[in-house]
Amino acid sequence: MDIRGLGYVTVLSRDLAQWRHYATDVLGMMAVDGDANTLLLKMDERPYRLLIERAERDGYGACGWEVAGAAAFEQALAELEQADVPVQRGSAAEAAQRQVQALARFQDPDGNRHELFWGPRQDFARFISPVGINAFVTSELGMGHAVLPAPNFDRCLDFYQKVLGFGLSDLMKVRFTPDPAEPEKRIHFLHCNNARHHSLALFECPIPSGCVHLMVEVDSFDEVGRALDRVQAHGVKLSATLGKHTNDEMTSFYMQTPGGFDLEYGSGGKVMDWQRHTAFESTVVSHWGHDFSVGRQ
Ligand SMILES: Cc1ccc(O)c(O)c1CC[C@@H]1C(=O)CC[C@]2(C)C(=O)CC[C@@H]12
Ligand SMILES: [Fe+2]
Repeated sequence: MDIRGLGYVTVLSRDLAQWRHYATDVLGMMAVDGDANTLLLKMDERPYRLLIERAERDGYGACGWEVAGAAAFEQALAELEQADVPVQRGSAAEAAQRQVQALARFQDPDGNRHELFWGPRQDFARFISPVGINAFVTSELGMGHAVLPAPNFDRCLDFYQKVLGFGLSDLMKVRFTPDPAEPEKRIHFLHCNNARHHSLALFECPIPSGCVHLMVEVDSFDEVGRALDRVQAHGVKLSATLGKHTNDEMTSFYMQTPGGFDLEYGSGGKVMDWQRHTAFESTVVSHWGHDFSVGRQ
């Protein structure tokens, strides 16, 4: 399967107004009204990259994975069916709501929801950030990354690599207590067919909100610092301090969202050449910073 990037992410919400405030005043995204039950958050030349849907609960909705065109879309659906993965084709109305030519829905072995689509509508309306951000880093790299829970780790890993065609970028094993009897939890970082270090990561742990975190990238380090100022000004809870990751070299911080999952806000992520890459295991999360204990206080 030839997935080109993470096109969009959908989020479930009981309170669209709360998301509108958070996304515009803290993240610096543009709010665009969809229908009465949808809030579109614009980050670039597309009408939206985050789609907030009114629901009975707050949490992760789905990742929207982009393929190149109609033939790649049909090929992908055939490969999912061949792997005995139930796939539902979206209706014309659903495609219109997502502003794509066609979409389909499926789940991974742990029930994480995904959508596959081709042909996003691009309005080419300028991205004008309400807080003066120049640009989010998207386009050929996709909208960012998602880290999803995968308690059924081996089955999930197999599914993403063998069925969806993701490649392993690198991996980590983390232990939250010094107790050596406690089993290590794996995090595998996966890439699709673009130069972003990872568009998806799997974490061997159940997560109630359905998502560990989403990551968005801005085009300068100063924008990360300015976002940290807004986090403080609006009383948003930090989940990890500023730090620089070892694997993708992203300088970022983590905060809580109204979705009950975290959002990583970063800049300077490594642009990968997969031809020259070999997967490794990192034994440290970061070169410096990223104190996750602030989130547990
Ligand atoms: C290690 C790492 C590299 C690149 C990233 O974009 C990234 O998010 C991470 C951190 C992954 C991971 C997490 O998301 C949940 C909380 C985790 C398990 C920790 O407590 C340490 C590593 C964290
Ligand atoms: Fe991340």
